[in-house]
Amino acid sequence: MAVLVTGGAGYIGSHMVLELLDAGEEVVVLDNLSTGFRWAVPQDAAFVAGDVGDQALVARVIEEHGIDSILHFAAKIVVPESVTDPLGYYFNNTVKTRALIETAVEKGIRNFVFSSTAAVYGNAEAPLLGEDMPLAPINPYGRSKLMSEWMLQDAHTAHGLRYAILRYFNVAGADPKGRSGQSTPQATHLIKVAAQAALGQRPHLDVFGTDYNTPDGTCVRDYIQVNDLARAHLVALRHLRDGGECAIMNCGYGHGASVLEVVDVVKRVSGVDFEVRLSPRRPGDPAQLVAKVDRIRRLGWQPQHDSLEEIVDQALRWEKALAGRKAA
Ligand SMILES: NC(=O)c1ccc[n+]([C@@H]2O[C@H](COP(=O)([O-])OP(=O)(O)OC[C@H]3O[C@@H](n4cnc5c(N)ncnc54)[C@H](O)[C@@H]3O)[C@@H](O)[C@H]2O)c1
Ligand SMILES: O=c1ccn([C@@H]2O[C@H](COP(=O)(O)OP(=O)(O)O[C@H]3O[C@H](CO)[C@H](O)[C@H](O)[C@H]3O)[C@@H](O)[C@H]2O)c(=O)[nH]1
Repeated sequence: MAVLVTGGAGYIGSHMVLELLDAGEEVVVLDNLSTGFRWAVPQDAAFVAGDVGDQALVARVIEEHGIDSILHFAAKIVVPESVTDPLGYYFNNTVKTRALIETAVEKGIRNFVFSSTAAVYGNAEAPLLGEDMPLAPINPYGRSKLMSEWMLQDAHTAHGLRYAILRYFNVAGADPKGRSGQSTPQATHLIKVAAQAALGQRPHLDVFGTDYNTPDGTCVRDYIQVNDLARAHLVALRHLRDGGECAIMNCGYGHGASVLEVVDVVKRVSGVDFEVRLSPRRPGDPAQLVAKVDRIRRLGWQPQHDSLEEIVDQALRWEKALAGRKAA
């Protein structure tokens, strides 16, 4: 039995591949390299360059490799880009996911684990977000993912395809062994941007909004370390393989940090007092997103890297490694 990881050349997918290989699984990566990197896929995984919407290709890969489960990471992920190019997002994230689900059903795939996002909750105001809260995404990215969630649930009802939907909160950090990290050149994620500022790769860091209804006025997020997130998928996959029920599960730590707290940790861990500018709000940012995480914990998942200091240290190390790679 082999596992197909779509988007396995990307940030989270490449960490998933490492976790699967470490667990002794046979892994096949399918990625069109639109934002991923061929070098991010470990040698021990088979690599197929191609698109998840290419049904003939996916069917062939499933047959040739004896795939029993699909972990579907491939997507476009930039929220502001989804606002200016909604149809591109619905095509890549929703239409192609529909094609992938159809192929999975036709080929008798047993388990399907899907990368969803806290963006499906929109501007929910509760201190902790539970999976059963009303869903009201406020941008095309979130909607493209929510539609995929619905398709999976309907495909389960109609065709028996078994799914686990994981809603990630803010993913950060890098493999502690230095094998992978967040490599996207123009990434907008706070911890990556702050690490780049600390290393002198950016002139300063903007704090987007200081007048939110939060303890220090800046936005609060639940940062989850990327290997911990990958292990949550492993736990979900084993649950499905063992005959467990289909599930929708948040992935976070259940506590948040504000933008200013993150900046403080990056300054402390790097030892660099980089310039910080207090700037206006960035459109579309909810004040606070913190996960309720009892569901994934009930399956036996336990975080191993629940420390902002550790996550920041990993991000800094990875930025240095990337800079070395570029200079070489
Ligand atoms: N990074 C986060 O904080 C975050 C938060 C919530 C959810 N997610 C979800 O996690 C998943 C992975 O995100 P990431 O941060 O690793 O992004 P990423 O851009 O690094 O990885 C996405 C990968 O998918 C590939 N891809 C995209 N469209 C494809 C297609 N049609 N066919 C084949 N390959 C395709 C890209 O080349 C890339 O390697 C996405 O589904 C994203 O929506 C990410
Ligand atoms: O240079 C920066 C970058 C970010 N921020 C702030 O830091 C917080 C976190 O921002 P990120 O861009 O790191 O992450 P988001 O919370 O916007 O979004 C992330 O989580 C979402 C779900 O919560 C989606 O899944 C999305 O894909 C993923 O990038 C926000 O308040 C943002 O305004 C800054 O102040 N300065």
